[in-house]
Amino acid sequence: MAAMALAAQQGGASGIRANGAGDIRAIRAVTHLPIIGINKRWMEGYEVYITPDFAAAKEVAEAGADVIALDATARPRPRESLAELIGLIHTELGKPVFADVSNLNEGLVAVQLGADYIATTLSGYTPYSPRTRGPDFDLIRQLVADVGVPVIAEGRFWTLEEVSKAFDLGASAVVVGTAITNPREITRRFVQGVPV
Ligand SMILES: CC(=O)N[C@H](C=O)[C@@H](O)[C@H](O)[C@H](O)COP(=O)(O)O
Repeated sequence: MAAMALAAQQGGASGIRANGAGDIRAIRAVTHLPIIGINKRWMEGYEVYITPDFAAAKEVAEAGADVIALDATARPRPRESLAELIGLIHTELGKPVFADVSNLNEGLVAVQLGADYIATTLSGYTPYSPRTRGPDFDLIRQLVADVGVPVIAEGRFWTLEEVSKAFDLGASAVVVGTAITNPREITRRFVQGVPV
C-alpha cells in the first residue's frame, strides 16, 4: 500500500484515501500528502462498516491520518451516535470529518452535525439509494448546491470524462479507488471490452 501510495503521489495525486492503521502508518512514512483515513470494521448485526465507532477512528488518527472518513448514512450504528462520533473526532482527536453519504438528506444532516467534507462514497451501497451505472452525478450536483462545505466525488469513477464532469459540477476533489488500485477489476474491464 505504501508503494501504491507513492506511485499515486508520483502520478500527481493530491491526497490518499487509505484503510486501516497498518496501511496508514506505512503510507505516512513515505508521503506528506494528506491522508484520508478509514477503518473498515464489520460488526455483527450492522451494515455500517466504514469507521463505525470512535475506537476505529482513534486508531487511524494515531496512525497518521489527517482527516477521518466515516459512514454518515442513516443506518443503525453499533456504538456512538453519528453526532457523538463527529463531536469526539473533533474534540478528542482534533481531526476534520469526511462524511460518506448515500443521498442528499444524509449530507445535510452530516453538515448540521459538524462534518467538514461530504462525499458521495455510499451512493448505491445503502438499500435505499439506487446504484447508478457510473458515478452518481445527480448527488454531486445536489450536494454542491445545498451542503455549503466541500463536496468530494467518490465511487465508480473510471474515465477522465467522468472526473472532469465531477469538477465541472463543483466537486472539490475526486477520489478514484478501484480504477487505480485494483488490477483484477482493471483487467476484467479490458477483457470485457474485447469482442470475442
Ligand atoms: C462502498 C465502499 O465500501 N467504498 C469504499 C470506501 O472507502 C472503497 O471500497 C471504494 O473503493 C472507494 O469508495 C472508492 O470507490 P471506487 O473503488 O468505486 O472508485
